Amino acid sequence: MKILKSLLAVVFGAFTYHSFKLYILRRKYRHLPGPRSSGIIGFYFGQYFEIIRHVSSNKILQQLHLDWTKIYGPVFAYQVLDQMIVIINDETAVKTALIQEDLPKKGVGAFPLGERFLGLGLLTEVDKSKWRSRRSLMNNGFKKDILMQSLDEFNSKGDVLVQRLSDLSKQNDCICLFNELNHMTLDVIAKVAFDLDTDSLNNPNSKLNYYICRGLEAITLDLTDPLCSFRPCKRGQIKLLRQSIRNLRFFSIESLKAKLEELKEENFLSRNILSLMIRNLKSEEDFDFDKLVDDFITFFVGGQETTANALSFCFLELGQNSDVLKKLRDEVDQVLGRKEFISQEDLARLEYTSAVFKEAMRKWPPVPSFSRLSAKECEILGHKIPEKTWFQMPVYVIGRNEKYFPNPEKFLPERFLKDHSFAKENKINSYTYFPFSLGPRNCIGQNFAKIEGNLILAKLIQNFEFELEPNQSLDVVQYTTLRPVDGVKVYLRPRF
Ligand code: HEM
Repeated sequence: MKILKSLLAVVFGAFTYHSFKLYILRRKYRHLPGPRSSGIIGFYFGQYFEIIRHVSSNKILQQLHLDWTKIYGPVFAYQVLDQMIVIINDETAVKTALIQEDLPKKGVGAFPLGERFLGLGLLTEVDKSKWRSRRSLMNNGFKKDILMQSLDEFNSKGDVLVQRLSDLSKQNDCICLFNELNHMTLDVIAKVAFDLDTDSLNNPNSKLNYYICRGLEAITLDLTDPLCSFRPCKRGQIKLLRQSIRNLRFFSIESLKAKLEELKEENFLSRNILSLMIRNLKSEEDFDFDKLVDDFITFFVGGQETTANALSFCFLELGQNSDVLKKLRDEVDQVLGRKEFISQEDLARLEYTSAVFKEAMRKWPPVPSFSRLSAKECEILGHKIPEKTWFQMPVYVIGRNEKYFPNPEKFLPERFLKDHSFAKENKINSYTYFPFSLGPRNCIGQNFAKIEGNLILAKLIQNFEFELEPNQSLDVVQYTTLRPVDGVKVYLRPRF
């Protein structure tokens, strides 16, 4: 009885403390506009259930942010359990957060569901000095001129994709383009970064691809449903996700060990990114195998889905905008004709192609938002923002802001053609278009993604006529990255 009484006292004490903390937190942010949560459930959970309802009905969280922006304005706050999140839909605030202040970030995806996934890799390292030395080690390998040396690898993976799609099109079935692109981007990053031949394009049930997808699912679950471990209906899913992450780590360790042995034999002279990284290590102590495994996984995760999604969105929009498709095809035919190898000079001339790729990422940014922590109190558009606030940098929301992108629902690559009258009249501000983020922690792989995206888009348009399957959903879903819900189903017809 005595034990029970003490236990109750502890639980009551903890509950009171938690309630008091929540009360203080809510008070700190109550001057900011935003959706209000009332009653006892609202007090403890904030907008948690509204978000769960929203995402369970196959809608993306970003759409809710966009709807809230229209009601509450460019700066607003909302509560999820014991955290307040502030959305800033404003260019000056973006510039300050990402460039001038270079605010610290959250290690989202480092240990989802308690498993080491991206760990202390480049994307999730939060310690600035450790991050800086690692980034400087890798920057070289991602420079445009270095990546251009791998143009034959980008081309040859593109040719494998064209051949596979050509074979599939003979069966007259509709093809899920996202799946094919996702396998292709995996093969490209494996080859260019690590000199690995994964050939997942011709082995669509590849385990590696499956594990990476489950890892991303684990991050999404962690983010959107922080209480998932307490929900019995989620137990099976969580077990599967955790096992997949462990399998991915095992696969990565084995692959890396084998690759390092090979590279050692040739004195790290290959020009792939892994070899370059090892050559740049200053001393033996810099070599941390666990972190290398984290980076190995990080590059697959950072470089695969994002680029595959961006390309899928291009086709989703091209299938609905025949005028844009015609202009794109005219350019590709004029620049490339029927030649197979796309050179650096060709890429430079594919201006409309590049504008299509950019516009797809404006309307459908693969990374629709990311967070930053404000270390000290600041003022944004006249609102006082308390210290230790988590900001969401709203790539999706700001890309659909009428003030910055007139007629935002329209797919209009001309926005990005610098000599076009529309682009001249509606100049795009670099702080309102940032699919690769901005500032020191911007995407290290952006040159990689642009080369791959433009080259593959041009190759597919050069080789195929296509039509969208008419009964599919054109909606999008968020699995950490944003992707088309039905994967862009198409009927393809080879042109030659
Ligand atoms: C269309 C394709 C891509 C998009 C939209 C994209 C977007 C982004 C964004 C928004 C960030 C910043 C995230 C944050 O601050 O939390 C980022 C970081 C990063 N990306 Fe990408 N990315 C793409 C392709 C790639 C590729 C191809 C690679 C690798 C080859 C890559 C590797 C990384 C890494 C390692 C980071 C962390 C950089 C750092 O913190 O120093 N990404 N990416």
